[in-house]
Amino acid sequence: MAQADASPAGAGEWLEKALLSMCDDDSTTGLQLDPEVVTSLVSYCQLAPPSDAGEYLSSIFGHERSKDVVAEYLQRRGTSSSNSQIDSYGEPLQAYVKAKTEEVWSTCNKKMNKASKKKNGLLGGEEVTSTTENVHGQSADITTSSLKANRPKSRGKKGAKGVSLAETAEGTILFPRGGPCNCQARRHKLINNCLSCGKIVCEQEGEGPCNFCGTLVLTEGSSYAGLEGGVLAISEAEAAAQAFKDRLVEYNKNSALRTAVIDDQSDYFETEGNSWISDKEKHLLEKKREEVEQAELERRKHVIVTIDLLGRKVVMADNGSSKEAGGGESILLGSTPFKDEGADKVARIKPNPYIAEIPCFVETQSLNHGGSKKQNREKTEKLMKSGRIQHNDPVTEALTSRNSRGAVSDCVDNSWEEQNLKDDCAFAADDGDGLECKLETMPANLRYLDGRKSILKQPALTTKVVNDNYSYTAWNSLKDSSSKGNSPVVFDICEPPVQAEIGSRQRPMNLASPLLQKQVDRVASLEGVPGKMLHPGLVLLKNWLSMDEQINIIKECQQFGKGVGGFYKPTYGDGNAMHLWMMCLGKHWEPTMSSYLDKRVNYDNSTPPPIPLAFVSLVEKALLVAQSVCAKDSSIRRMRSKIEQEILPSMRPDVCIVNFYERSGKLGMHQDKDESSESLARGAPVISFSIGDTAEFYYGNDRKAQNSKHLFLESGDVLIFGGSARMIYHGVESILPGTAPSWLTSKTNLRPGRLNLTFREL
Ligand SMILES: O=C(O)CCC(=O)C(=O)O
Ligand SMILES: [Fe+2]
Repeated sequence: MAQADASPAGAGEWLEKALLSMCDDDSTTGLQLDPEVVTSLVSYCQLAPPSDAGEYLSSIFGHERSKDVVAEYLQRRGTSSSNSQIDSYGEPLQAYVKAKTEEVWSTCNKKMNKASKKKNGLLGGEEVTSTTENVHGQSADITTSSLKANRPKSRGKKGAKGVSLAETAEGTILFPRGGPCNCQARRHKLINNCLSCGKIVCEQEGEGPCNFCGTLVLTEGSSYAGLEGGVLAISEAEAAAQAFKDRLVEYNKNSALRTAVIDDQSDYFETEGNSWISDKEKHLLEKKREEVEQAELERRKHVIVTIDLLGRKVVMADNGSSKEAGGGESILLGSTPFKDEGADKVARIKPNPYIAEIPCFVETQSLNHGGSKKQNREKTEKLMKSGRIQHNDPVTEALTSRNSRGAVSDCVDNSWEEQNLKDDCAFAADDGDGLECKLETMPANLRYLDGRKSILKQPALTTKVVNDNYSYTAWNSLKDSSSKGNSPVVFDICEPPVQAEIGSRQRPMNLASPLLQKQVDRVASLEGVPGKMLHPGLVLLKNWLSMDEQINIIKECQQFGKGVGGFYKPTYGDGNAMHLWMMCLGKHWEPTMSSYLDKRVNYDNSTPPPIPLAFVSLVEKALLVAQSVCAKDSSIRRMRSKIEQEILPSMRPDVCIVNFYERSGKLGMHQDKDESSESLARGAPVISFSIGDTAEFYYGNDRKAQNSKHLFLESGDVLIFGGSARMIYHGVESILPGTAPSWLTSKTNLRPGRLNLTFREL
């Protein structure tokens, strides 16, 4: 047994024949296996370990029926069913000889025919190499020779290809198609999924009915069973849809091509990565680029920017374009550029729109620049062009225009100032051509200011005479050439309030505020009392100034304030500005030196206007009342023996300092001690008038705020401190906005704020 061909290949052949012969006999096996299937089974068995092959065969054909075949087969494989387990591991990989499908078919068919015809002969006296019992117990002896005779011719053919197991595992080998395969298209290529049961059909199984459910499984675009060519007639709509789909699919396929970006950068503009230029060219281009960059850098470094705060203008000029020529780019801040005016005008500075009276010309040096007439004129013209000269009124415009001599005299009011102007201007005597000559005829708007020349637009000098006792008009007609000081900024205390201020003025007072409540209480306590001595020598006359007096004082101060020696913002010696507007009448109080002078040397060298007589008489009256209050005051009855003069001496004012506190105005704790030592020693009182918004006034024996007493000075109040109270420390902590009487503001247009006049004897 098994001597004939015990090689593994021989075992396969034997097995195939044995199985075919088993299948031949339908009645015994009950199996009608296709020869191709048998071939596949054999192939599998040959590839599998002997034990697996044995089990496989037993499970297909039944143990009883196949045990002989299995035993024989295993023996031929060089193992027995008992040790097949061990052998299965020790067995080396077997070479497999692939059978040609067609040949297998034909050979099997022939063999089957032959087998059926010569069945008995097979079992005859030829050399029997193996005996198997079929499933039904019938023995089927298969001789080696008969097997050899039935062996397909191809097997012996030269050139039969040896296939390794590895190749088999990769699925590169296809067994005859149609047989079942469960590789799930992992070993063989995918045909498709069965649309009915979902089985994954591989190439091994091929197109056709699904091996599981019988539904037709086809590849895409299959021509299986003559389906190609469209057996089914499709409607026009379907054809159109199909065409549309194809078009879309095609469109999608080539969209990348259609949207391709042609990048010129690398071809034309890039130097480094440009593949079209040589290294030498690259080097040259790089050098050129650096040069251009360097030049641009240099150009940017030389930008001239002129920031003109007064004119609210920033002028930028590139290197090379001169400022005087106005060649730069100009940015006007908050004002409209003179777009359609001449080049000269474009270069000019727009006047500050926020100041009441706009200076037309401000020059920090004498216009006589120390050179020839021509040089001076050229320099002046440069100033004009660069905007140092403001052109916002016809007078100055005429002055600064070369041929406007006549126009000047036409539009200027020949006031007292004309003559003085001629006297004072260093260049006024120059009757040459150009500016100098014109300035000669320019009367009203030119001032000589402490070494500076200034042309100012003057407020109208027509003062409405409110009361003959008041003296601005008199002062106006009396002023002489010695008092030609002037302020470049004019502050009008009676300017119409801006809308926001009107609103706040009408705002009702917040009586819940503790400060105001205190004020209300205090006013109530003083009701009906004309005056009260708060301290020996310190008297408050409540609401003492009449309405007319307050109105007239305001109007008078307004006129003085706008005129020569009018309101200005003083600065202390340390450079800090005071939080108020100030002007002095009679004498100038100089804040840096803390002394009284004849001229406002710290500002515009102006001579202070005199104290109006009406003011003086009001001061005298108030003092008398205050003295009587002191005498009557019960708290000092014990001092009755002293004459009133000792409590509150008389005084005749030499100076009136007029302060205007805007909303944020205040004045620190101080003593009024710049008056003469005699005056101070005598206790000559300071008399203070309050008009407009209420002030929170504080006073005490020292500077310390915590020791000070507070007092609310309302419009019309007069405070007198003299005698032993002359040197009290005092100050204004705050202004209570919107507290001025409405009748006062409506009659005078007084700005929000407080007007205060302090009269002193020097
Ligand atoms: O404004 C006031 O009430 C005080 C003014 C004052 O103290 C001063 O001018 O010296
Ligand atoms: Fe004071």
